[in-house]
Amino acid sequence: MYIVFEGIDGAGKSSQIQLLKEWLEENGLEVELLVEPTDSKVGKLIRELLTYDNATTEDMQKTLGLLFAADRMLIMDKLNDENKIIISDRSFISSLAYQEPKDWINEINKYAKKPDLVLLLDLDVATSVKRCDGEDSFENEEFLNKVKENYLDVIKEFNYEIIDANNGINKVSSDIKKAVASYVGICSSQIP
Ligand SMILES: Nc1ncnc2c1ncn2[C@@H]1O[C@H](COP(=O)(O)OP(=O)(O)OP(=O)(O)O)[C@@H](O)[C@H]1O
Ligand SMILES: Cc1cn([C@H]2C[C@H](O)[C@@H](COP(=O)(O)O)O2)c(=O)[nH]c1=O
Repeated sequence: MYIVFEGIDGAGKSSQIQLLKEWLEENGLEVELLVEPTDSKVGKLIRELLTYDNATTEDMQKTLGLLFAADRMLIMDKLNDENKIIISDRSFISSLAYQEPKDWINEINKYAKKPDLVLLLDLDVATSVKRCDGEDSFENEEFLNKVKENYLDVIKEFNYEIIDANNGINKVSSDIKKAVASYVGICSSQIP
């Protein structure tokens, strides 16, 4: 099973992925975590470009779109293990939300695996900006407002759950567990 966490910067993805992993393992399931961008050379180049002032310009966004697509091809083989639950911090759905145009993003990601379940952590943009350190050029209200809008549009094409990420960590975690339980064969009645 391939479960993907999506959301604007600072939505709480990495915190919640850790909590979900622990809970799934306590329930006897094997879990592997992935992160995009990866720690490959391509991923490291992406991380550097994201700090550039021109990261949101049209030309740089096209370059990033191609690099994100190339970087994710490097982890595709890890997604075929049916004995594990693969949880990924982002996927090509991030490219659909952050880069454009949509048709082109879909085309260059046509070999990217479609997730079995997408958890969209939906956070207010103002809170996101407060949580982020502003090191990356994407971490500004105007850009993230558009990304949030794109997410709510593109997510409908997938098997998805929207989680209110404005709540405290424990409430968000419990909402995520309830959303995931039926997919992984865990009874949800004991989740507080
Ligand atoms: N529900 C929450 N309430 C308050 N603070 C939170 C919550 N969830 C996460 N945080 C805090 O917000 C910050 C960002 O969280 P986290 O790194 O988990 O988000 P992320 O979506 O992985 O971020 P990024 O996209 O920037 O990698 C961290 O300091 C974390 O402790
Ligand atoms: C996979 C992917 C990511 N991005 C952006 C989204 C974030 O601003 C950064 C990744 O850093 P984070 O620690 O996960 O916040 O990259 C993107 O624009 N397009 C993508 O495909």
